[in-house]
Amino acid sequence: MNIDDLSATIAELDSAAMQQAQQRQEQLTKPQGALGLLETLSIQLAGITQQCPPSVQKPIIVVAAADHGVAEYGVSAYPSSVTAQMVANFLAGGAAVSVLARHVGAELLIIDAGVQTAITSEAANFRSEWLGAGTHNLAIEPAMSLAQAQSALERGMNIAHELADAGHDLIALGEMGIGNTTAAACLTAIYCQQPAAVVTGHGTGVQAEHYQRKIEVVAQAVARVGSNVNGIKPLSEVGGFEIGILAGVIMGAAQRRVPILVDGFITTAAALVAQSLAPTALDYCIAAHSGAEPGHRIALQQLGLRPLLQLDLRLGEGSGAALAIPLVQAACHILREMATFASAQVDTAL
Ligand SMILES: Cc1cc2ncn([C@H]3O[C@H](COP(=O)(O)O)[C@@H](O)[C@H]3O)c2cc1C
Ligand SMILES: O=C(O)c1cccnc1
Repeated sequence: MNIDDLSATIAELDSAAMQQAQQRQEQLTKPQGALGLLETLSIQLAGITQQCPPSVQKPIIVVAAADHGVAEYGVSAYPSSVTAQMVANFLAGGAAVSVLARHVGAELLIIDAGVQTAITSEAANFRSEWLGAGTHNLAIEPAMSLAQAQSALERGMNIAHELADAGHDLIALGEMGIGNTTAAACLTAIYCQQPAAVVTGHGTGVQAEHYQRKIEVVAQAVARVGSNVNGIKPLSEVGGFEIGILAGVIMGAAQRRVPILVDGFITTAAALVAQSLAPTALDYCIAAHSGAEPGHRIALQQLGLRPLLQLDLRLGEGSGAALAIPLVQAACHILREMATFASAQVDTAL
């Protein structure tokens, strides 16, 4: 993977298919523009898939899990051991995203990107892409080597290509990793040029002096790295293994013209990484929701993505992305199945 050439491997959206979708929206039996964001979404999906009407029939939620050395500084309300325990919960079908994946009829793929003690599982929906026993503490040293950052991106891209080969026509992103809102806050501070206090939220619920400490840790990490940093450096300095893999999934999916549903604060930080390496990849992204973390909103603005839902979620796992899958499918159904003014013999505007 030559990161300088990545953009060249991602095509622009198909403007002819988008124009066709736009024209069809104008003929459907509703006031012009009345289906709001669903109309915009249907046009984007046509451009992504080069199909009018587009369709989404085999969605998959990809949850990447990894640990974070910075958790040793007490930046999370929970211990790192929860990461592996939640992976077991995902595989057993008892986590929020497990329930929501079933609810919306999506497959769920769980990836060990670098949980402290590597996970072994024979489950068909488990995949090991283990990059290390969690990252180093990003407050004081690079979270990972440049080689690990590169490998994370490549693994993510390969995963996306395999999913596209298997016929998946929508990839929703999710993550699990105690401490990863700290990594996401650092990435957001760097890419959005915002102070630590503005992009740092409460994550799993850190309060009072622990929250102040978290802000200081983000400030310390950003000061350590400096503001003049680009390429894969931000990922290696303050990222996470799951974030790197998810950024790779975004770029790989864009290469294959597969739409991507971005979830919460952490997957949005992964989208910031992808944007900096391959700006055109963002054309293939859909923001599922805007959640409670202040940095999430800021990152979405930087990405130019308008979220579909606002539910005050602050869970991650892909929970918000899962909930948005039926909306993406609804946008496709509308374009495909609604009657036109002509076919239904409905009078057009005065
Ligand atoms: C039981 C449990 C389930 C979760 N599912 C997602 N997260 C979320 O919380 C973590 C990030 O927050 P922080 O940076 O404060 O650690 C991530 O694992 C994220 O996916 C969870 C957290 C917990 C405790
Ligand atoms: O916004 C998120 O996705 C989020 C917020 C808090 C904890 N974990 C994830």
